[in-house]
Amino acid sequence: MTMAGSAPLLLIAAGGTGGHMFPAQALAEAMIARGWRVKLSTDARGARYAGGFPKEVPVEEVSSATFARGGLAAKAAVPLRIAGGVMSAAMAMRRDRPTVVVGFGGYPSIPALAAATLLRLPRMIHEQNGVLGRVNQIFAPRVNAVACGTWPTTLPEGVEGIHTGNPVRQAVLDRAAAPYIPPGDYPMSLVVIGGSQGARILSDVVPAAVALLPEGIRANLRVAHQARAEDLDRVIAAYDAAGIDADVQPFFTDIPRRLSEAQLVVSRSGASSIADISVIGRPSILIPFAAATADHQTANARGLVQADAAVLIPESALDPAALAAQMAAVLSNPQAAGAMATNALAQGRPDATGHLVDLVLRLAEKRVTR
Ligand SMILES: CC(=O)N[C@H]1[C@@H](OP(=O)(O)OP(=O)(O)OC[C@H]2O[C@@H](n3ccc(=O)[nH]c3=O)[C@H](O)[C@@H]2O)O[C@H](CO)[C@@H](O)[C@@H]1O
Repeated sequence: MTMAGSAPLLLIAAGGTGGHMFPAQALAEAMIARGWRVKLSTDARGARYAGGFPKEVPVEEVSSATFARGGLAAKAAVPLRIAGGVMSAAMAMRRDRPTVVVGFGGYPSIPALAAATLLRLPRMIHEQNGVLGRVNQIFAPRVNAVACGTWPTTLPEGVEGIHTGNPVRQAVLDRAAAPYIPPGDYPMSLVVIGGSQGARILSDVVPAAVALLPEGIRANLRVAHQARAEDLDRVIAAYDAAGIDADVQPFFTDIPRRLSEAQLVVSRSGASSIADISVIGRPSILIPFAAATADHQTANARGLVQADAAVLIPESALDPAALAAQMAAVLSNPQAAGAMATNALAQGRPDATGHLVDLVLRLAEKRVTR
């Protein structure tokens, strides 16, 4: 037997968007560093997102499909495509038996998780959002552990979750628990983030809300606002008209630094944004994307809101006056803002990757028996 052959094998089942792939990559890197072999099981579409994985990770392409896309003929072929994927995943597992299988959601993760279930291999899933995605929903009762990126996560009856957190970038970790400077009579920073695509509704409402703030706050305020490229001009014009010093860009590459320097954050509640805000520990006003599947952004915000670290404004209640009132409440009360920052930090899981590694090792040693 070769050295490589004797090393334990982690099979990662993931696919689709960066949201599923990023935590999978973080775990792959950590397990390779521990001397494990890692393989990625995904479909042709998922394979296109595999570029960020360490080069030592081979991709096992299996066929999979979703009912959520395509015409009638494509939908009719879904069961057959998945069955084919399960067969080839099971055959690959017989050739090289994984020590542990971890699914990160997305339909390309179905074949490997189904095959691991049939072969009774130690297996777990990781869910990034506060509501299980469709595939994780199916497998949650059939795996040995359910790792949750967001806390609390709504789980099926009888299923217990383990709060591992969502892995965050090194630049975020470098700012973890950076001291918070509460609002006061000096330059203050408001950071506005709309997620990886930006958010039109924030472009419409935030500049108008800032314009309504009491003069004492407004005069000290600097704004960094991430807006969609097509909205840049009018957002800049709106801040200009209100006499506000604003830096408006389609994407800030230095958001960890900006978050650490912020007195207040106004944000969508995508899973990674919530993880970043928690790990760095800042007060926030969260406006969940109302059209997100199963309203998962509201679920993502729940932990911070329940911990008194954030205020939630649903899109249906969002207008400049409502937002201005909430911003003023935080920015005029250093003590409350400081408590929110501390409470946010308590929700953070800076060592999310370490928690995931630990779960994999426990599964490998069969210390998780569910
Ligand atoms: C619209 C939508 O359906 N979004 C989903 C998408 O999130 P989406 O990718 O939009 O948002 P996330 O919050 O998960 O990630 C955004 C990341 O980009 C960073 N950032 C943002 C702005 C910026 O200027 N610079 C920057 O670096 C944030 O700090 C964060 O780390 O996948 C997530 C994970 O499944 C879901 O929770 C979200 O609901």
